[in-house]
Amino acid sequence: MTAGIRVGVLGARGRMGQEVVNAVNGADDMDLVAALDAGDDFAALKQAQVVVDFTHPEAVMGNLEFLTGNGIHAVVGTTGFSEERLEKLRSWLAADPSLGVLIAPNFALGAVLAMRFAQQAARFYNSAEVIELHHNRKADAPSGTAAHTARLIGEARAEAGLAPGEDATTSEVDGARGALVDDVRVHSVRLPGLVAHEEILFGGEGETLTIRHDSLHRTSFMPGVLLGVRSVLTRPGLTVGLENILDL
Ligand SMILES: NC(=O)c1ccc[n+]([C@@H]2O[C@H](COP(=O)([O-])OP(=O)(O)OC[C@H]3O[C@@H](n4cnc5c(N)ncnc54)[C@H](O)[C@@H]3O)[C@@H](O)[C@H]2O)c1
Ligand SMILES: O=C(O)C1=N[C@H](C(=O)O)CCC1
Repeated sequence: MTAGIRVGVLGARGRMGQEVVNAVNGADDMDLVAALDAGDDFAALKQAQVVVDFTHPEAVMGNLEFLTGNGIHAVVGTTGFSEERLEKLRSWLAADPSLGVLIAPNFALGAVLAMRFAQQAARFYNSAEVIELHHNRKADAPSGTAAHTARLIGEARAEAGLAPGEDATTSEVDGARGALVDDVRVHSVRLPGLVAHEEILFGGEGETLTIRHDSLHRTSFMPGVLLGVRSVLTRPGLTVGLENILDL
């Protein structure tokens, strides 16, 4: 019998971490070697080839410093990555050119497709807004997915030479028009009962286009996470976004 990929999980007692532990245990080609949470001794992670991190934006950089410093590949779902953080991570990875880290703001296939569709649509519409809706236990706003979507729309607009559409708002209650991410308005809703949802709205001459994705259960993220674990071993360096692995 061939040995499976040795996988560790960080954030194993959290909402996502518990799903990842189940998914890894159910995968024929993987062996769970560590399932750790805050306060646990990280020594057991050294047995892992790949560690999956679903923790907290304030914890993830410390975790990645440990993993890259110990030659362990990482698949990261935790959100809160700025360009500055990515640069720091690249500098850690430069010390070991064989090591791979995959960061994906969203591992659900439909969410990745929705972002790609939005990127394709963006060059045809000056006006776009993003609404993301999540459960009320979420720490960060806007969601990593919405920030990534806005960035993609901003880049597509810039490539097409489009300016952001007109907005006549001159009087505004603070926050009523959402946050500006790369010149795209992003609105965050937090409600119990929700999991993870996003709408990308485009407006043009006499028409609108709405792209919507709903994660109804956290199992929706697991095929993407397992694909990430299998792929990261042969993808040295930093990869941001599952779209790069799905070859979209
Ligand atoms: N990329 C995706 O597809 C995706 C999907 C869902 C959630 N997320 C992100 O994943 C993260 C976790 O979400 P969640 O809903 O599971 O949160 P959660 O609060 O349910 O779980 C986080 C867990 O991490 C633990 N933790 C905190 N610091 C730690 C550390 N230093 N080491 C080990 N464990 C630590 C906490 O104790 C907790 O058990 C968030 O950033 C969220 O936005 C991403
Ligand atoms: O539940 C969360 O928290 C989620 N976070 C990610 C984000 O911020 O985009 C992905 C969806 C679920």
